[in-house]
Amino acid sequence: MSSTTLSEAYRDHPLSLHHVIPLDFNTIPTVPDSHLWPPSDDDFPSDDRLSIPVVDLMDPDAVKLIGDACETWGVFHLTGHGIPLSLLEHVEVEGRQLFSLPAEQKLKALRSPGGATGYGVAQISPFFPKYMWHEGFTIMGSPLEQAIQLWPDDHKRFCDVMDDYQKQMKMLAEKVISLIMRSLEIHEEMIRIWPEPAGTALQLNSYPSCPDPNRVMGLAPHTDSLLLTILHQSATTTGLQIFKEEVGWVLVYPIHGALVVNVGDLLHILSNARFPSVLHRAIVSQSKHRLSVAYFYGPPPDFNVTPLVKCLNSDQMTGFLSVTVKEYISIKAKNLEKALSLIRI
Ligand SMILES: C=C1C[C@]23C[C@@]1(O)CC[C@H]2[C@@]12CCC[C@@](C)(C(=O)O1)[C@H]2[C@@H]3C(=O)O
Ligand SMILES: O=C(O)CCC(=O)C(=O)O
Ligand SMILES: [Fe+2]
Repeated sequence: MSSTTLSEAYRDHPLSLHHVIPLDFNTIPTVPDSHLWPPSDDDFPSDDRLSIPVVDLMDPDAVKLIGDACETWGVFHLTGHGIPLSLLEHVEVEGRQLFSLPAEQKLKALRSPGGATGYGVAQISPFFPKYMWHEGFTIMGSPLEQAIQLWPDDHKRFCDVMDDYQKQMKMLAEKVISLIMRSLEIHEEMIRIWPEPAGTALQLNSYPSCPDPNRVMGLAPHTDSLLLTILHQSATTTGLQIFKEEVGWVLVYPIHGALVVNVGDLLHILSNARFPSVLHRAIVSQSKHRLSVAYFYGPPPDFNVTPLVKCLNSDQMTGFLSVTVKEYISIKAKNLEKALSLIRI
């Protein structure tokens, strides 16, 4: 049986070119109207003392702590994860080097309108009336093809760092998912419920400093589509905010060396909404260029996602239609935040 790759699953939803090319942020002195966002109703400041849970992967209670964090917040800081600090630093250095290239150089690795990988604006851009103060670079598997365009003679270090990072993130994502499954009392032998190859992607996000940061949006509010996202955010600037019901937008202050793990839509479905996918966004700074690196992990595109029996209510009611990963990506590409409600029963 031929299997679909994640980049093929995204290929069916081409974007028009003006929804791919970012602004040349280096040459723009003021914010153009195309990037000026109207104030939004939910922008009131939330309690600054509130913060997402911090879980140490080595904690003997990690299973319960992670389960509780996924249930109440849908996001947590992960420490004790074993990813070398030097690797986190290297991935950030390589990312900064990429985004500091001149615009015409970056455009050589532009994502094609029907493609999933390369340089460009966020894939969710067409759903919003204004552009974001953001440029991204998406990698699925080897970044070699694009890296050669960017640095014809000098791409090895970039590729090696991105390959190493993706390998380590995959192992970490699988470890965290196995703990999440255990928190649902799913036995060890049942934990690997999908085959290889997993559907994974690495997204480098760049948020240039902005002369008018309160009137732009770094990354518009969204939930991530796959099972789980592991985010490294640069320690020098805040930017990530998560939306908590009855509280509002909560800033996620970077903790040196910690990673941010958040629940995505497929885990929302698999857990029958016990672990809700978390709405989040990124704001930008007036003086600092912020970088984040997001690793997305999910089952293979042909895998059928359906609520786990362990997560059904006492009346055995399932809350969601069963969909393949590929079908869900397609529903999300057409409906964005309405996607989950469209498959709710
Ligand atoms: C696997 C993926 C998740 C993602 C779309 C992508 O193909 C690669 C980029 C990811 C990203 C990063 C920025 C926010 C986001 C919503 C987007 O537009 O592109 C996510 C996508 C997602 O989780 O749906
Ligand atoms: O930059 C951030 O903090 C958020 C990035 C993000 O949400 C994403 O890549 O999906
Ligand atoms: Fe996200």
